[in-house]
Amino acid sequence: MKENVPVIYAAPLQGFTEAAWRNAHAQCFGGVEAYYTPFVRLEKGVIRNKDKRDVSPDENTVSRLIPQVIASEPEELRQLTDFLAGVGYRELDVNMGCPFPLIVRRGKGAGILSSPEKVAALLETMRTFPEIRFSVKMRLGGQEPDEWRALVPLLNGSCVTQVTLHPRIGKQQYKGTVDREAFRAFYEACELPLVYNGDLQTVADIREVLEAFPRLKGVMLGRGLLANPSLALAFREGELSEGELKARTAQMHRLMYLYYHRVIEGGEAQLVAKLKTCWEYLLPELDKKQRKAILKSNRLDGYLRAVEEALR
Ligand SMILES: Cc1cc2nc3c(=O)[nH]c(=O)nc-3n(C[C@H](O)[C@H](O)[C@H](O)COP(=O)(O)O)c2cc1C
Repeated sequence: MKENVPVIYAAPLQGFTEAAWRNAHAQCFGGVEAYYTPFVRLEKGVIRNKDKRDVSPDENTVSRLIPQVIASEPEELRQLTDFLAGVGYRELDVNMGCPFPLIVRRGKGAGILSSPEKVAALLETMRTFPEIRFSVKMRLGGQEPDEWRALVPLLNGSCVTQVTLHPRIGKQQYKGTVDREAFRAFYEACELPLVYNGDLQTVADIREVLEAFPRLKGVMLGRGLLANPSLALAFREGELSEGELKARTAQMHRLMYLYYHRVIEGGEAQLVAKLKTCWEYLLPELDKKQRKAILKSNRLDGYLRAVEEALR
């Protein structure tokens, strides 16, 4: 990709942007430079098999996949990096923004932002893996909107190659508005390539933020891309017609169905429940009756018929 063309990234969302979604999205829509995995973490000292499968090169077909990890201590980061480097990754993202209380209480995600010394220790650990390009995805703070001020000098002096900032604080979770003024202050202080993330729903939103912050490396799309899978492509090549959007969404859904059909072991009910989760965000403009028919079907044949009807 050419220099100074803004880059679009697909954000990590636990439970949504798993391999099934990423592979199908890249195949049916694309327009995205790289996909981030939802964070991989240690649970009782080990990585869950489910997370191992989600990052396994055998399960992923997108051309650039950046696994994300979450850690509060150097040893955790080392263990996660060793594993991911071992399966072949050379780019990793470190989560410093997750607002879930369970994570924050353990000093991880947004919970690390109030402890510059812990962030510094993770940044030092990254230096011990010179073969890996690390990026950081963060919020302004955990509890206070100015926690970032103590962290920017550390980031500027670190080996981190890119920062993505979601300008909310952890305490807000996803409520309230993004703080564009604070984003500007961060943008001015940060000397690393910077990516904006938060509440971009339309091509006009993307253009507006890129115009307001011309030195941005790019933007990262989360819920906006789940709602309209053509958003990144539309930014690059123009909007799809409604018919084309539905046809490609139907194809994408089919690929996700085939993926989950292969990997889900809990039978039909679990398969339907998993597929239904995508409708939490997907195509919010869809006819209400059609969405209801999708969400109320508990059997696979009924569910697939309702989806086919809605995307016809
Ligand atoms: C259900 C859900 C799961 C998420 N999981 C992750 C995650 O694993 N790692 C991460 O860095 N951010 C995660 N996020 C945050 C998103 O990546 C993104 O920063 C946030 O949704 C704001 O961007 P958006 O407005 O474009 O969605 C999650 C968000 C949601 C709603």
